[in-house]
Amino acid sequence: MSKKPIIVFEGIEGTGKSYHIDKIAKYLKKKNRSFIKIREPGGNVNSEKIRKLILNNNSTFNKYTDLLLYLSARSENVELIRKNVGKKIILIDRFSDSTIAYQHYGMGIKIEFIKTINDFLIKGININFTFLNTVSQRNMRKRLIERKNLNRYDKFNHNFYKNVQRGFVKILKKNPKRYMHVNSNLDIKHNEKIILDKIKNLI
Ligand SMILES: Nc1ncnc2c1ncn2[C@@H]1O[C@H](COP(=O)(O)OP(=O)(O)OP(=O)(O)O)[C@@H](O)[C@H]1O
Ligand SMILES: Cc1cn([C@H]2C[C@H](O)[C@@H](COP(=O)(O)O)O2)c(=O)[nH]c1=O
Repeated sequence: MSKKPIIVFEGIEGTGKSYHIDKIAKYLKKKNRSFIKIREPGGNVNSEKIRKLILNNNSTFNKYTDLLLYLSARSENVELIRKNVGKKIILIDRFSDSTIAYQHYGMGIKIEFIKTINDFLIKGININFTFLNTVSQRNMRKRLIERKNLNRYDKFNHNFYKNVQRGFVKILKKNPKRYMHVNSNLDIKHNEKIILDKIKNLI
């Protein structure tokens, strides 16, 4: 019987999460497999409103407000996820690991505080597999420069992204079987193939 896992794509800016998730979505469509695709923050009307607020270049929220807004955006997604668990494949562009990586490892908010609220919100939702995409600072900068618009979270300093990416790797190391480390400094087509091979295995 085919499986319908929840699959998350994580990583700092410009690691190719959106690129790879779109490729997988195209593959699933071609194969007539039912799936939903969500991005965080965002993914539905209310959550997209919150996304605009957080990432707007004129916003000046403090780190706790940001955390609570990211969690609010997630809160607006959990119902949709719960409704589809086991019925459709669920692809998510960023989820809880991003909150731990950015708000704890990047911004220094206590991990227990984040986990208390997050675990309450996502109770019963288990991520089956995560692709963690990493990138060198040089390639990340090169890819960001090519973008027409940069948002508020695309503009942190070198150290911030270094800490966030290290944080992601620490999270992976706690549970390595549930993750695949994708080195996005390597050829994009090579990575596309290894991700697709793993997806075929997961579904
Ligand atoms: N080896 C590579 N792996 C991934 N992306 C690459 C690679 N080489 C070039 N790119 C380009 O880098 C860009 C990555 O952008 P993409 O939006 O997919 O990243 P992202 O991780 O979703 O970023 P963000 O979190 O900032 O939204 C794409 O335009 C992609 O074509
Ligand atoms: C879910 C989540 C996201 N973030 C950050 C990560 C990125 O900088 C932006 C989202 O932009 P993208 O273009 O969709 O990658 O938000 C965060 O700090 N905390 C979170 O929980």
